[in-house]
Amino acid sequence: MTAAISAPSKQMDDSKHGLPVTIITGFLGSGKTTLLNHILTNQDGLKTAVLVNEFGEVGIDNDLLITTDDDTMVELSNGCICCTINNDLLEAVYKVLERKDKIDYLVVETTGLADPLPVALTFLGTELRDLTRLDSIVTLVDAENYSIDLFNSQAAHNQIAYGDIILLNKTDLVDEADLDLLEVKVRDIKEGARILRTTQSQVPLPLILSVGLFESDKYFEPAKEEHHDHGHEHEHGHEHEHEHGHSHAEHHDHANCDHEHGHCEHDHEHDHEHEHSHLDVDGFTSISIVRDQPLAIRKFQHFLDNKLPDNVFRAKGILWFDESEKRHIFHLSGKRFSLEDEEWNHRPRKTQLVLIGQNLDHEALKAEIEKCFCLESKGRGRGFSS
Ligand SMILES: Nc1nc2c(ncn2[C@@H]2O[C@H](COP(=O)(O)OP(=O)(O)OP(=O)(O)O)[C@@H](O)[C@H]2O)c(=O)[nH]1
Repeated sequence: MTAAISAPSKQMDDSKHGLPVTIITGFLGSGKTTLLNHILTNQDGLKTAVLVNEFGEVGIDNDLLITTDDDTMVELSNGCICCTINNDLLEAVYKVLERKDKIDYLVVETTGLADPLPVALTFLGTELRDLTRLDSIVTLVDAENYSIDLFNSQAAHNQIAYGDIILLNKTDLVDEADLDLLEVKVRDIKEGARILRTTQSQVPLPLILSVGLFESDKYFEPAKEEHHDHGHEHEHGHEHEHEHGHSHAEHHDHANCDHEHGHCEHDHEHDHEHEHSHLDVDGFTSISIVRDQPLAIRKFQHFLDNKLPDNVFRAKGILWFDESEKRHIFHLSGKRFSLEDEEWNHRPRKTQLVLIGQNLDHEALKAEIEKCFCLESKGRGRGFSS
């Protein structure tokens, strides 16, 4: 996954210089994909490429994105979020830059558990520095579920600390007084933040794109920068001191990373079969399930009502129910879940489910989900094709 990337500078077209980039970050379920869809549906006249960096091995987010324009490029990169420079992301950005048809804007969605800094450094600490222009980091905050203490997550803290624009999203679920309190907490982490309140991540795009807010000098010292040479990313010594004096060195303390080869051993874990993901970030792990088999709707309902432990903080899925002709989009965020339906169209039917939480009992949860599957009853609900 992290093979060395050849510097494609020779074949790089000059017109691709300075591709503007916005990074969308925010904790699990805060509304990043919703914002991405809002951008893709409303950014008229611009060809926008989208990169999605997901936690959990089953990439569901790219299936949940609305691409109105067939040419919109959606790439999934699963780079190890503990690495300083995300090589998968780097590779994906090069692919965007090398495209023949000109891309006007790049939006990168980080995983909900990622510290946005390595993503920013992928643009600022490599050759991409000359080829892209980091415009802004937009941070989504789930106004209903937000609690730094609850998450005990450095990433959640840094998402706010590095956010140029912070969207307090899901304002429909909380009252004004709570929003005011939340705003105070956010300002505690990020003094002078540009804070906007949103529902369904609906924000006027000129407020978040091409705003030129990112102050790279603040996080990245040009004097110490050398062009990124694979395998040496941890030697750059980026001394970004932000308001909270959190030293970048903390991000580098990763026993599992093989720094010499610019390669992280976490990668090997990703190669394992789909249902085993034990990649641990701030105590969060994920369980991913993919099956060419439907769920029995009542069994799944029973699972949600009775067997889903509180420590599952986030779940999302594209669900195939034996009893239904529809493709069901499932979201759980905090204690709230939603199930929407749409057409399968020509997509193959399958069930994809990702659960993310702290201290999950993987075996027990998988066993419970297993019980929800049933054999496809061919005739039911589909009509008979004589
Ligand atoms: N009530 C309400 N629900 C929202 C709002 N914004 C997003 N949601 C819902 O919250 C759930 C999570 O939204 P996503 O956009 O998938 O969140 P995300 O940040 O991409 O989630 P991860 O991929 O887990 O990091 C979905 O069911 C959304 O429909 C909002 O303003 N109000």
